[in-house]
Amino acid sequence: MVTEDEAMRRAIALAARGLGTTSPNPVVGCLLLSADGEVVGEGFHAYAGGPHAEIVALAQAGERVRGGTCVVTLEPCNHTGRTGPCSEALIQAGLRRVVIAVDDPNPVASGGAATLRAAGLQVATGVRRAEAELGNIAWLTAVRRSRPFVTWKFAATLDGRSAAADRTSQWVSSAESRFDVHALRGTVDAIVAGVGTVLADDPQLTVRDLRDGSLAIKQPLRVVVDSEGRTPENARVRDAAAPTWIVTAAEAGRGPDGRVDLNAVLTGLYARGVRSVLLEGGPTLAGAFLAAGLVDRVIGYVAPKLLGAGTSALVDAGVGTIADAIELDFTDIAQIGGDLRFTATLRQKPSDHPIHHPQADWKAN
Ligand SMILES: NC(=O)C1=CN([C@@H]2O[C@H](COP(=O)(O)OP(=O)(O)OC[C@H]3O[C@@H](n4cnc5c(N)ncnc54)[C@H](OP(=O)(O)O)[C@@H]3O)[C@@H](O)[C@H]2O)C=CC1
Ligand SMILES: Nc1c(N[C@@H]2O[C@H](COP(=O)(O)O)[C@@H](O)[C@H]2O)[nH]c(=O)[nH]c1=O
Repeated sequence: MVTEDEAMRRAIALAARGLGTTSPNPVVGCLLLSADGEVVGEGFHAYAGGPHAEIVALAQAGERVRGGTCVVTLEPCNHTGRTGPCSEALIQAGLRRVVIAVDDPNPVASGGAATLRAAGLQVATGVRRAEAELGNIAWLTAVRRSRPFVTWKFAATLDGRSAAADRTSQWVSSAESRFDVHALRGTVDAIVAGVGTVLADDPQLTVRDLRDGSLAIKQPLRVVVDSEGRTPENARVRDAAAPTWIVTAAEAGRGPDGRVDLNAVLTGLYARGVRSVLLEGGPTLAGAFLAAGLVDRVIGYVAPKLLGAGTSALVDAGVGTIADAIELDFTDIAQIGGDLRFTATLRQKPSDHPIHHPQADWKAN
């Protein structure tokens, strides 16, 4: 016997297994309980085009779920995409009750709760909502803003330097932190860097096992923001390890400063199904993203080192006076090896009204 609350906690943990492979879909986890509260099925959405969490769980449960309860992290879909509507499948399976954490903000797929209620099922929403929202934060934010969720990641010394005076920067952070970065890369759809970082470091920007250098099966799209097309022909970002998009101003258009229009980059990525972006540099591009209000979350690896000179972690973020400082809230602080890792979210300014283009919303299913 498990309570619905415990079942939701497990469903949220299951959902997280899909992080990095479900875009443009959300991550979703589901538990099915029999009429007497036994777990008879569980599932998560593993990849876009694959079965939804509810369908995986229903296949496991079979007849045992009749009269039982479905506990699911996101409102069951109500539309036919690449797969049929989950709301109908739950009705057909003879469930009595459906417990949902988060309503589906996607106008194309929402309405599942209403369909279930109309068919006579009990529907409860909001169970562990905050926790489930956090688990799906990239997708939810992306759909609400019609652009990918952007995490700026950087490594810096205690005095906020990302490279030394001679421009060496390998490595600021510890080996443990770099392992952690590869795990983080594995959860996103695209990794973005500026041409400055490509010229300075010749990074590969792939997800690797750092013990032997082997590549993960699923690689995020690599994106180089490069106004004039200065990325060398033999740059490692152009190798065959992962797909790459070198975005020039000729292709994406120019922003007010004459460089690549960053809004256009994000809109282009959203149209390609990218919901989560890791911005990995460098300080100039990060400053431009922040100045344009295009960063949602910051993850910093702070190493117990001092340089006293060298490149600042952030250059020119459009702040001239303390009253205009970009404000964040820490959401997590952890020690990784000898480093400190902080996660912080940007505080919304009153002017940050999400622009919503319903026609840009789609769900591949
Ligand atoms: N420790 C860390 O976490 C990291 C450290 N680094 C270090 O940082 C240094 C490189 O820094 P930096 O040169 O700032 O590199 P960036 O990666 O920030 O690249 C900056 C370049 O991006 C291009 N760009 C295109 N569009 C835009 C736009 N809209 N806004 C801003 N820039 C745009 C510009 O070149 P153009 O006009 O030609 O397009 C610009 O010069 C290296 O020493 C590297 O080792 C880098 C990453 C992470
Ligand atoms: N120097 C530095 C980082 N630098 C970032 O990592 C990139 C190298 O990626 P790759 O070639 O795939 O290993 C580099 O260009 C920059 O974006 N990252 C860190 O976690 N810690 C560090 O100390």
